[in-house]
Amino acid sequence: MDYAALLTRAREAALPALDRGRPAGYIPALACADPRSFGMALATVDGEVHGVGDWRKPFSIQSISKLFALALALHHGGPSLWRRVNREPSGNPFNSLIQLEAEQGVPRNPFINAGALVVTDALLSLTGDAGGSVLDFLRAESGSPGIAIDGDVAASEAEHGHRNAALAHFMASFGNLENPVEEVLAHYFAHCSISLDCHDLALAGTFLARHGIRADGSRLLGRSDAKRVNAVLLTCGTYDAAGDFAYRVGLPGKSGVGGGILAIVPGRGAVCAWSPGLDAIGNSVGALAALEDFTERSDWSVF
Ligand SMILES: NC(=O)CC[C@H](N)C(=O)O
Repeated sequence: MDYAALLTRAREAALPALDRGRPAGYIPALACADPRSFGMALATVDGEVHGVGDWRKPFSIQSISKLFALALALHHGGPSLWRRVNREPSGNPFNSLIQLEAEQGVPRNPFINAGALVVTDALLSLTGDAGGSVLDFLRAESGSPGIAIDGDVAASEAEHGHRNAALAHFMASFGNLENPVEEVLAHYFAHCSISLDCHDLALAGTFLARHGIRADGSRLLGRSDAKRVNAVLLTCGTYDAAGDFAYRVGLPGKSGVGGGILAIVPGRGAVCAWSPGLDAIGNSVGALAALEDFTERSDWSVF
């Protein structure tokens, strides 16, 4: 398959959309990103990588980190995690408080903020360092030891993190956090603030395409758990736009307000597209357009 041509076409499809998006404003350190930036990379299960545009420019992965945190928490702690977080689409914004009260402090799924805070708390209990565990995993899978947490973004998130603090305190009041709220928040902000480029993020996603097998051949997740994580990504990975994402792209995927989207094609590989301009729901307009074009023109699909 001519991956270079497919990626070039996908970029062309995305370019007219870039002006329609706006960088995340509620985290000031992200607001100054250039909405004209666009990058895209695909990594095959064998570790072959192709890219286009700004595919080697690092960006803030934000909520894409939630998929790695979930996989690591399941690896270390097993299925008991599912007693503390559900796996239904939320149909609500990623930082909504309303549903949590109605559902007694048990978040709808691990990919909205409340769910990711619970996962971070579990990972912190299991490993002693949730942010560091995600960082180490990303370094190992991408083969890039220089990957780092962007301290300015983490500080900006913490300074403007009232809503995440509210979610965490609320869950603590229901007994659904094991560690002090401030610690859970610090680890959550740390893994959200990791900077990575499309090349490294696509490579890091390939363990899910290999049904749970890491780059070094060891197993992170059993085949069933890899299937389940992919399924939750498909139904919940793009918040209250998961239905539209499934319709347009048709792949398990996770978006972040840094403008990245990582999509998984089981058995084939992972694709990462990035452009900082977001739609009203918080998904990248350019990345979405590029992924839609890519899956329309290639056989990288689960359907
Ligand atoms: N959707 C996102 O990428 C949100 C992540 C961001 N760190 C937040 O907590 O709001």
